[in-house]
Amino acid sequence: MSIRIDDLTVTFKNGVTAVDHVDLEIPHGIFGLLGENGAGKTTLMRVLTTVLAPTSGKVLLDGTLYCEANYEKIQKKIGYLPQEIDLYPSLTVRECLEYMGDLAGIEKRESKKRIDYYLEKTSLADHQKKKMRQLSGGMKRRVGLVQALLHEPDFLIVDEPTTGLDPEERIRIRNLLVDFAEERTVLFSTHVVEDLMATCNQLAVMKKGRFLYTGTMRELLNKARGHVWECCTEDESLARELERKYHISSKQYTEEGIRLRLLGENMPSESGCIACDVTLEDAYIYVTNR
Ligand SMILES: Nc1ncnc2c1ncn2[C@@H]1O[C@H](COP(=O)(O)OP(=O)(O)OP(=O)(O)O)[C@@H](O)[C@H]1O
Repeated sequence: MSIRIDDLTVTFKNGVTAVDHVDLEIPHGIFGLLGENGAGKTTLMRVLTTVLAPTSGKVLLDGTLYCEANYEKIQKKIGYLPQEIDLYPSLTVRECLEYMGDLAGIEKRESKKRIDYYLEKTSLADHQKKKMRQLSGGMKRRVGLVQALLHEPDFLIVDEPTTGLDPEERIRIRNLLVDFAEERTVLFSTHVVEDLMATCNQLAVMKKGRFLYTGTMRELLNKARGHVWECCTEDESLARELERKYHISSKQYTEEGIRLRLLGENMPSESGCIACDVTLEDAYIYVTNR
């Protein structure tokens, strides 16, 4: 399953252009979508789920054009976990998922089998008799993910799937998505860079409706290589000066002094700065601020 986006634009009635003439090819596997608040990620995902019609441009899902006549066919192939999801508060987790399975037209026995499997995978089996309204935010999120996976879509779109999850659950969910993507396509939108580092090889970085970068994780890291330095100083005025002159990807107070990671085109002239290895966070800050 591959998705092609050609010259896509979404302009809302208030004049905001949330997606601005973008082209993208989303291949098989997990594809990351990274970008600041308001970059246009949700708008792009809403177009890909057919919820929102673009202003111009086109989208093809394995060669099938997004248009009214094809929406039903396309929707059957798509699973979506939106950023906000509030499923039937008075139903239990299992009732809710069984209902979602019915809506998706999954045969009852098959639906039960899948629900058991995904409840186990998302550590929700012990909570299946709880009413949806009794769940914590992280549990609701996981039920939302199960509903998106239930009909085993060829193209899964997940918006911040690990929000509100503890570290152990976050890892389990990431691994579940990696396994799911073995034979499918997953678009994984997040602000959590470690989640992308741990799951995907390819990603797009979005800002103000455009892609600043599309390609492999390795190439993105390479872009920032040679532009990241670390400096540790006890001199507060030097630290302030560095913060003014460079983009800072991290700042820590340590026993040795203030430790800063700096990003810039050239080697800082201040003494004590040493070149260091690039993290995805550094690379993200570098490409979004050039
Ligand atoms: N229905 C709408 N009508 C008007 N403007 C909108 C609408 N939806 C989104 N926008 C605007 O479009 C831009 C992109 O919003 P979008 O929600 O797609 O960003 P995002 O990358 O998903 O942000 P976040 O990471 O905060 O979820 C923002 O300026 C937003 O205010």
